[in-house]
Amino acid sequence: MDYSWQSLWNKGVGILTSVSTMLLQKHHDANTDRKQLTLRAVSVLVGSYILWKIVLPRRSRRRSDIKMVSGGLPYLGHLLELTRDPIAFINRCKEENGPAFRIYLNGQDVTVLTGPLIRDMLRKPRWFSFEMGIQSIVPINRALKVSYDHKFKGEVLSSRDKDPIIYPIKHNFKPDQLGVFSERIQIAVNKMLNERLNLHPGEKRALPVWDILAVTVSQISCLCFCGSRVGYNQELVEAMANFTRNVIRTGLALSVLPGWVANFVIKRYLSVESQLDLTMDLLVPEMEKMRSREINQDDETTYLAMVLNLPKANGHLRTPKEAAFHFKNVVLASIHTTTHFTSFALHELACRPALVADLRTRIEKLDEITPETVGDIRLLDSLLREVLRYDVHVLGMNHMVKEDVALSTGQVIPQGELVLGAMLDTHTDPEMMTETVRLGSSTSLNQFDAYRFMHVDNADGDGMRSSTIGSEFLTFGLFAHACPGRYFAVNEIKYLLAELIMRYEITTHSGLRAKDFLMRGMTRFPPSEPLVFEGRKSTTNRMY
Ligand code: HEM
Repeated sequence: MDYSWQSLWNKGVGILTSVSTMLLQKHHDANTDRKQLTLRAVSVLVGSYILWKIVLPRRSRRRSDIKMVSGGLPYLGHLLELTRDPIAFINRCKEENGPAFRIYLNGQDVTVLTGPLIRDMLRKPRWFSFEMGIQSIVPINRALKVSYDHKFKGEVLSSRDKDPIIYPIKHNFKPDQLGVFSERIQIAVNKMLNERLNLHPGEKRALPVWDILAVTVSQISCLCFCGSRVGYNQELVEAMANFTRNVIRTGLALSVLPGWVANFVIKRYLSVESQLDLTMDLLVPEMEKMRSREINQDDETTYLAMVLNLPKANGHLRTPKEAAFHFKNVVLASIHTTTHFTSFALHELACRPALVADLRTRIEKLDEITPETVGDIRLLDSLLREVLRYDVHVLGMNHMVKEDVALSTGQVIPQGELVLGAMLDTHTDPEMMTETVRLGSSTSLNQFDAYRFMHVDNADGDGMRSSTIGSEFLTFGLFAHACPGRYFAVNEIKYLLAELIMRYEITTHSGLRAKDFLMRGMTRFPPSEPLVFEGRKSTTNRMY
């Protein structure tokens, strides 16, 4: 899942821009006074409605034991203080109100939990729903419904059903099962880099890294989840690279526009119908052939085969159409998140030439570069764990309280409250990160140290790998809701980084770490500043 859907401000501006562009175009096209007048009236109404939705303060009327933090401005609330220095602000809140407090952001009250209380929340899925938290910020399910219900509704799962998204990933993507994807990951990465970033030695190109990474991660996902018969389809790869962003845009429109306008705007301009059509057109025939045994499912391990063969609670198998429709959820869970952290990793590397040189020396010692061999490079794993620790959202893990819930502090949070976890604070607080501090890095937790997890001694080394979840490492979630795809994620990210390190010199224009984009003081995005790629002499360019 992605946690980047939180800015009311950006929400408003983005949607206002799309809608006003559309209405202006219509104004321009309207050829009678009457049409012009009607359109002006519609523009005023829609504009007023959006402003009302964005600006009208929505103070919670629910009674909560958790105290509101002092200070803040009208409407903006604590936003400026949070944005200015998130760590100092969270510390002030903790000093004033203890480990749980409420803040006011852009017209909305939210409860923030810190330290062990985040663990409390994640341990209690009966009371805290991640799904409802996300949907309350961006109604993704509604966005999918408005886009596609008229064509296909998808199945309604019963509480006794094994989850067709989580179950197959959880049971088939464990560390010792990932070998079946190794060749496809290599092919995908090399294909995309050869085709899209083929630089001669010394040739330079500056580019924002998101697009090339998203399409490469998407190529990996399409090949591994759907198989080689459809996974090379470039229309599918491009569509899935951008799918999460498009669904978020649609969801944001739904959350700020009045129902009828949203439906109209989405159907005409923001629908993800064509992307869903594409997946169904490609995947359903493939799965029909799997079902009729025209294709031997044993030839290649795919998510498609896993979901097709997973029986429902009533013992029946899903139809190919039902099964194919779940693929979009795996895409939503995997491609954006993986791209997000790979981008951060590249930005951390781009301003640290000595670290890159050290990694390159270790990679050059390998007989061949594969996900398995680079997976064993301790420094690469330490770097990735540090990226996932340090480049984390300031506030994230949005959960909605399903029914009144008591924290271990005795405070009760009322039903319907949106709760956020202070992720960055936890990952940088020496009192929370005792095991990590014990590793002995001389670099404080507030700074980035790619070598931090190199100091783990072998006996409990596995306890601090980039895929090992725990109270000191929350990025992949915890307990029942821990990310089932995390082993696959770190596997593909490390291989992709190794290839990039060997093929290119990657630097920033200034030599310094580019600045992240912090949305609403809470959500961190990798910098949009382009990185400079320069082709290297001894590359591992292999043609496929
Ligand atoms: C760096 C990359 C990734 C990060 C940081 C990440 C993080 C997370 C987190 C925090 C959750 C838990 C959400 C909750 O509380 O329920 C989650 C769920 C999930 N992740 Fe990941 N994930 C990543 C990559 C992947 C990949 C590559 C896959 C697939 C192979 C994947 C599959 C899933 C699935 C299926 C779920 C459950 C989603 C649902 O409830 O519908 N993730 N992920």
